[in-house]
Amino acid sequence: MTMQHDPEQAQHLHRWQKPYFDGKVAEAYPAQKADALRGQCGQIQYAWATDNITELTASMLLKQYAEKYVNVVDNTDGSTGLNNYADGALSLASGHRNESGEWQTSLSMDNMQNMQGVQDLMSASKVDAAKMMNSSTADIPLSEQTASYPVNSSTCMQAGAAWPYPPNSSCGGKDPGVVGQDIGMNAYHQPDMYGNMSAYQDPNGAPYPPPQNVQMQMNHHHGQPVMNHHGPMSHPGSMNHQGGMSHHPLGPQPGMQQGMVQGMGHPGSLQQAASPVYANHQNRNFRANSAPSLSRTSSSPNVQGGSPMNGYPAVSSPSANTAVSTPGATFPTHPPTSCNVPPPGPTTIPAYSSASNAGYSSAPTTGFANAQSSGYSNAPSAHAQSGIYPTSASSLKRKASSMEGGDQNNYGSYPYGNHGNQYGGTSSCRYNPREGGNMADPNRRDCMEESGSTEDQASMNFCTAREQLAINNQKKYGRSKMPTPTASSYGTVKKSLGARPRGPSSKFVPPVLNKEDSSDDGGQLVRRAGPNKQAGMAPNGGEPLDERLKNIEPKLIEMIQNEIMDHGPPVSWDDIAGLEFAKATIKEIVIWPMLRPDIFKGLRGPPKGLLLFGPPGTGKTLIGKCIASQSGATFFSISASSLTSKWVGEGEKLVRALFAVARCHQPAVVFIDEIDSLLSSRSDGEHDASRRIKTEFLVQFDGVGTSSEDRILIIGATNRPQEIDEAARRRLVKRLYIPLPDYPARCQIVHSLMSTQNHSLTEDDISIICQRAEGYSGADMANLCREAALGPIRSIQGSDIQNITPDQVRPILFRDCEEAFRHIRPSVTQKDLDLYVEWNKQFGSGAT
Ligand SMILES: Nc1ncnc2c1ncn2[C@@H]1O[C@H](COP(=O)(O)OP(=O)(O)OP(=O)(O)O)[C@@H](O)[C@H]1O
Repeated sequence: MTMQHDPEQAQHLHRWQKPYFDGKVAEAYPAQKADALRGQCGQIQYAWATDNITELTASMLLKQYAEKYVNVVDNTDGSTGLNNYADGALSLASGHRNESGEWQTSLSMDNMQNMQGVQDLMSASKVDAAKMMNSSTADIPLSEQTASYPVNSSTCMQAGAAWPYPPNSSCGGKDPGVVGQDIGMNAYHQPDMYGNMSAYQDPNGAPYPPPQNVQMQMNHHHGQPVMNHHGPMSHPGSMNHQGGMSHHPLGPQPGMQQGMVQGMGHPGSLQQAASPVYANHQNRNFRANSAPSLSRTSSSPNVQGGSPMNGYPAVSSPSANTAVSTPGATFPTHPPTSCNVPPPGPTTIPAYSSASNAGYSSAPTTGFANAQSSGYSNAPSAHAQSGIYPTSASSLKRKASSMEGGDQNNYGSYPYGNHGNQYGGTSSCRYNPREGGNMADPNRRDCMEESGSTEDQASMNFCTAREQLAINNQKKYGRSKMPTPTASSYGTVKKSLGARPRGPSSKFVPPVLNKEDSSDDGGQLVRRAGPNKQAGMAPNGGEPLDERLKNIEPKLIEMIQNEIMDHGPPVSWDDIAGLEFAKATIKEIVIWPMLRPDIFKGLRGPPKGLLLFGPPGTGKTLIGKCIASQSGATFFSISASSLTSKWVGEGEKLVRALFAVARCHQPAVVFIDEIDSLLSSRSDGEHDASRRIKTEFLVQFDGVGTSSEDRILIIGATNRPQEIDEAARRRLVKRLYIPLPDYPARCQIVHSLMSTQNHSLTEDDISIICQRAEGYSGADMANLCREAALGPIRSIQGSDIQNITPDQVRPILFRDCEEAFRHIRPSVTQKDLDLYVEWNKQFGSGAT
């Protein structure tokens, strides 16, 4: 069979595939996006190499996807790009990125196409393609192929039957009609995300209408052991294709620069390589060797505990009698199959059984969970339900081996994962923020110094620019110059994020604080060694490490410590004038439960959220502070509007960090001023960043109280309650109207403020003033008194001001107050007040 090229067909495929792919990518995490886009680039190259698309089309598509890829990798926005997560980027690109914005990825259109390795790939592909297509076995019609599917579980594995299996086979094929299309197609290493792979089926496994007659071919490089495989066959609907490849789009290229090569592989997915698909194609379509000498061990450095970065296994045995035997070892994860019988003979082809299951399980469990099943259609779940693959001894063994070898590295450093040591933990220079921000451990030698001469060593010793900088700084300044942030707590209780002098050698110290540890350090919290009973503290005085802060960037924790944690003076209930109803309610539903969680549990448990709404300057913040002081809680105060402005791009991370730190400081009160700007109803014009922050907030909010130990109260304050959307309003269970101070409250405020001043106001004067101040807020009253207090100063001649003593300043007189009324006007209109009253009637907790 000869190669057929139909440009129209290619265009058609592309038109169909693109929206699907783009749709999938749009929903993905940055790391997934990067993977997907990179995979897409590889596929385009393959399609080009196999003449399925023209050079022009390939060039156009490559440019498009490479640009998108670069946009993800170079993007410093943590939610849309990888640059904020150097480790994440590195795990993808392993070496061709650092944290410097200047350093561009090597995967650009120009250099990619010019790379020797890529060019080799192209030419080799063509040669091999021709060979394959000339093979006498290459023309097996679909019907024959289908007939050749193994029909029992023992043969499935031997034959390496491609997933999905034929309908009605015991290998799990579910969707009639899928088979012909999907032979080898789904072998690509990322499910779902790679719309290009799953493009031939919808997430439910139903086949999409295939374009006709696209010729697919095996693409193999027996002459190029390093170029194991490339070109996942991604063309939709290739009903007649002769075998798909499950291989990495580009594969490692001797001529490629390191980053390129490594970046192409998913470090975590490498061990699942050599696939039934592979064997399947060998045996059925190409009649190649039936037992390819591909050993899992040799083909997967990960399994051996080698560097996952080097996940491109060399062909362990080129003895395969056709090029097809080149293992597809870089391709990870096929869905598990029920065909779990180990292959005969010496062959240790990793099945997609538990091995791939292990691969998946160590892959991102959150981010990719859905992708697995949708990407691979119904098959994984079918297999999972069958319960066959996980229980077989051989599969367990494979699973164990894959787990111990390097699976832990899989995806480990992606932001959405919460995995242990990335990169196999072998590099002594890697900075992993999640390991406590220990970015410059003196025990770790300078990355540059460590770098060996070989490429492998260089790879292992790679460190980020930030890390190197920290090391250099340490050398330059020594420990003493490193910042030692400290903080006092709100009120008199020492509350701190546990900062202590931090040098390159010290790990970040989480904030969970034992009172015994915090005494007598003059506000400088220095954690002492010794037994520590609090959660998150390592026993025996070792470095405390609170799990809850593991994934939080240290710099964010510092920000929270310095700018959000409120360390002001304590506030008592008497400091708040009036507002008797609000105060009584708060005492009952918040203070008592916080003081006595043992009594206030279950139905009596405190609400998670409290909304204080009302005109500006009526004491909402004051109440928040008072709650914190009176319940002995740590007070975190942040303005929601600053989340979207001041913390641009960091908003949702900050929200996450805030809640994490609050959890470490329980009981805690998180006061969010202007909460309406965070939780306003969705609108078309809503900025993406705001939406993400809002989502993160709601997620975090819902997480509060999931543990019975949680004693975190979220207080939202707003002047515009009507703008809060329904979902948020529902969560803020108690909604208290904080109105303008009434006459007695205004009198109390004036008394309170004037009590510290020299004045001659009588009770009658104050009464007159407060009657006249009808409609003034608490803040207005405070401003009025301030203005009146300036009266005596203004009466002093300018030249005398430098010479007189304080007791020579005359007392504040009634006329000063009268004068003040001319300057200070009420800040709230009656119209505004009507709105609050209306909203209170509708949604307020204290409405009568
Ligand atoms: N009920 C009150 N009792 C005593 N002082 C008050 C009261 N209400 C307001 N004040 C005074 O007004 C100042 C501002 O109050 P606060 O910041 O609590 O208002 P707010 O309702 O949070 O305002 P905003 O909605 O603008 O954030 C306080 O520092 C205090 O001096």
